[in-house]
Amino acid sequence: MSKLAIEIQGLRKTFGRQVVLDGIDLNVETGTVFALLGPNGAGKTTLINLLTTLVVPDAGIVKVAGHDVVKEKKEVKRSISLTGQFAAVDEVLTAEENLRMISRLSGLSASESRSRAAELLRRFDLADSAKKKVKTFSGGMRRRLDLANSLVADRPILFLDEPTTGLDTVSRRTLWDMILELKQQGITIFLTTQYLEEADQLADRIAVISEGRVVADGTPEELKARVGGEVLEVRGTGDVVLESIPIDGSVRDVSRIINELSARYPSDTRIAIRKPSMDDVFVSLTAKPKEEIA
Ligand SMILES: Nc1ncnc2c1ncn2[C@@H]1O[C@H](COP(=O)(O)OP(=O)(O)OP(=O)(O)O)[C@@H](O)[C@H]1O
Repeated sequence: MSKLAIEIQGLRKTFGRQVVLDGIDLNVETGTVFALLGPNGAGKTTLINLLTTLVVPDAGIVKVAGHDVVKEKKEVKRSISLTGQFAAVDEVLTAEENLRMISRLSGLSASESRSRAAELLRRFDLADSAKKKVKTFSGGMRRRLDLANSLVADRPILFLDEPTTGLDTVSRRTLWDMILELKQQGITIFLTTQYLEEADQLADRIAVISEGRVVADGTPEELKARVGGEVLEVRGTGDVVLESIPIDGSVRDVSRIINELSARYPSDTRIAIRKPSMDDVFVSLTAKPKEEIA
């Protein structure tokens, strides 16, 4: 595959009078993890639907694995797999039956399907639950099975629409490890997420979309650098942040600020110095309250 797994130029999509994507330009390099962030309704799922040929663009050039999503739909479909927002597994079947069914549907023989299912169950830590019906599974197990299902066919590009929404912290971290393992195998991963930490932990590059446009595109570090340097926080009871003061990181600057603070706060007041977080990036770029996206 060429250096770019995904190329998007001047992409526009409207639904009726609503302009959802208003001139999107993005590139995703082969073998990397790319995270798309944006507030609710920003058009993240629409962009995934366009890239996976489920929706047709109004204007612009969109290429996936070097193929045009409009003119070479079949070739695009052969290069991708998609895990949507809602687990697409059959509840009344066991984990193994689900995987074998998908394997058969994707053209593998009965014995190939059996060994593919066994391999995927092992890889996604589901071997002990292989014979259990999916309706008895936890949310994390379902997501892992869903991810396994989308890997039945060996495809170089994987789309994940909010892969960990609703999962607890442990299941989320397990899934992150699995996503990073897929990247190590050379798979390009394009994911959308509402969790800023997820993008920060997983992605080589992040794009933030807001009101139909890309408002930032870069590595997590580049995006954090855009919102400024370190801040000194003054913390009160219950770790509540009382003040956030930008600093330049020098002894001179920090000691001046601490002198000022010691005149205003009791001497046991806690302070902390922290780097900007993805939360700071998101809030500064989209100007929407954080509660809306978390
Ligand atoms: N098929 C459709 N017909 C009409 N409007 C649509 C259609 N699909 C999406 N929209 C509208 O496009 C906008 C973007 O929706 P989309 O689902 O892409 O956003 P999102 O960023 O994925 O949001 P969320 O984070 O809530 O999943 C929304 O206002 C939605 O109502």
